[in-house]
Amino acid sequence: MVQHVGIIGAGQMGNGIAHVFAVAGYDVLLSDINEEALNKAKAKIEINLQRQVSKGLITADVAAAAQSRITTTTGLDGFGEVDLAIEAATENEQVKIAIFKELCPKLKPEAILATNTSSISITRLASTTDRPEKFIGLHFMNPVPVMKLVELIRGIATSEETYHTAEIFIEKIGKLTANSEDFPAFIVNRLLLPMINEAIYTLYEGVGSVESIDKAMRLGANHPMGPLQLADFIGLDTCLSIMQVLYEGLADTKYRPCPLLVKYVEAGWIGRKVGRGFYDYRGDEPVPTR
Ligand SMILES: CC(=O)CC(=O)SCCNC(=O)CCNC(=O)[C@H](O)C(C)(C)COP(=O)(O)OP(=O)(O)OC[C@H]1O[C@@H](n2cnc3c(N)ncnc32)[C@H](O)[C@@H]1OP(=O)(O)O
Ligand SMILES: NC(=O)C1=CN([C@@H]2O[C@H](COP(=O)(O)OP(=O)(O)OC[C@H]3O[C@@H](n4cnc5c(N)ncnc54)[C@H](OP(=O)(O)O)[C@@H]3O)[C@@H](O)[C@H]2O)C=CC1
Repeated sequence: MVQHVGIIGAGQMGNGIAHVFAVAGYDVLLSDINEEALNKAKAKIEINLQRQVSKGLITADVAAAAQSRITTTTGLDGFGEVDLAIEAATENEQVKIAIFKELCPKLKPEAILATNTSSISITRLASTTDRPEKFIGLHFMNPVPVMKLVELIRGIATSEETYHTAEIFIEKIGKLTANSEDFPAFIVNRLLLPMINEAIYTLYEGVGSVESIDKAMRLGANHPMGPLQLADFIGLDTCLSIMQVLYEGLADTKYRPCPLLVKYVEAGWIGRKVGRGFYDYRGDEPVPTR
C-alpha cells in the first residue's frame, strides 16, 4: 500500500507532482538541493491550489489539507519512510544516476523507485540502482495539476507487480495512463519534440517570425499553445536534452537539434522558468525575442 511519497527535484514538475499527490490524500516529502527551489515550489503549489479553489475544482478545506501534507527537505534522510520515490530532477543522466546512488541505500527494500524522465532509457537508469525490478518510468505532463496523462514505461527488468502497483496508484490520483515501450523519449516526446524542433528550424530559416509560427499553429491546427510558447513552457534546456537523447539514441539526422535551440540554451535563455526564451516574460506581456 502506497501512502507516503517522496519526490526528488522541486522544479516545475516536482511541485506539480507534489500538488496532485497531496490533493489525493498522500503524505508528500519534497526534496531539492536548493532551498530557494523548495520555497518557490511551496509558493507555486499554494497559488495553483487557490487557482483550483477559485475554479470550483476543489474546496478550500481540501487545499488547506493538501498543503499540510507536504513537507520539504534539502536532504534525502526522510526517504526511509516513503513507499514510492519519484525522481524529478534536471533532465541529465549523470544527475539522475548520482541521485539514485545516494538515495537507494536510504530507501526501504520494498519501496518503488520511479523517474519522471522525459526521454532517458528506463532500463539504463534502472541498471544503476539496487532495484531494477522495482524501478519504473512515470512520465507526468506539464502542468501536472491540469494534464490528464501519465505515460508508464517498463524497463527490461521492471516486474509485473511494480507496473501493476504504479498503474493502480496513478489511477487513484485521478490520472489516466498510456503504456509506452522503453525507447528514446517514449511516445509523447517522440512526436512532440520533433514538432517543436521543426518550429525552431522554421524560425531559424526565416519561414516565419516567433509570433506568426505560434499563431499559425494555435489557429491553424488548434494547438492550445504555439510550439515556441510551448518550448518556453517546457524549458529549452529540457527540450534540447530530449532532442539529444533522440538524436543519439536513434542515430538519425532527422532528430538533429536546431542550432538556434542550442544557441538559446547556451545564452541561458531557457524559457519561462528564467523569464526569457523565445519570448521575454519580464514585462506585463510576453514579447518575442526575435
Ligand atoms: C516535455 C515533456 O516531457 C512532456 C510534456 O509535459 S509536454 C507539454 C504538455 N503540455 C501541453 O502541451 C500544454 C499545452 N497547453 C495547454 O494545454 C493549456 O494552454 C494549459 C492547460 C496549460 C492552460 O490552459 P488555459 O485554459 O490557458 O488555462 P489558464 O487558467 O488560462 O492557465 C494559464 C496559466 O496557468 C497554468 N495553469 C492553469 N491551471 C493550472 C494548475 N491547476 N496548476 C498549474 N498550472 C496551471 C498554465 O500553465 C498557465 O501558466 P501561467 O500562470 O504561468 O501563465
Ligand atoms: N518541463 C516539462 O515540461 C517536463 C519535464 N519532465 C522531466 O521532469 C524532470 C524535471 O523537469 P523540470 O521540473 O521541468 O525541471 P526544472 O529545471 O524546473 O527543475 C529541476 C529541479 O531539480 C533540481 N535538482 C538538480 N539536481 C538535483 C539533485 N541532485 N537533487 C535534487 N534536486 C536537484 C534543480 O535544482 P537547480 O535548479 O538548483 O539545479 C531544479 O530545482 C526532468 O527529467 C524533465 O525531463 C517531464 C515532463 C514534462
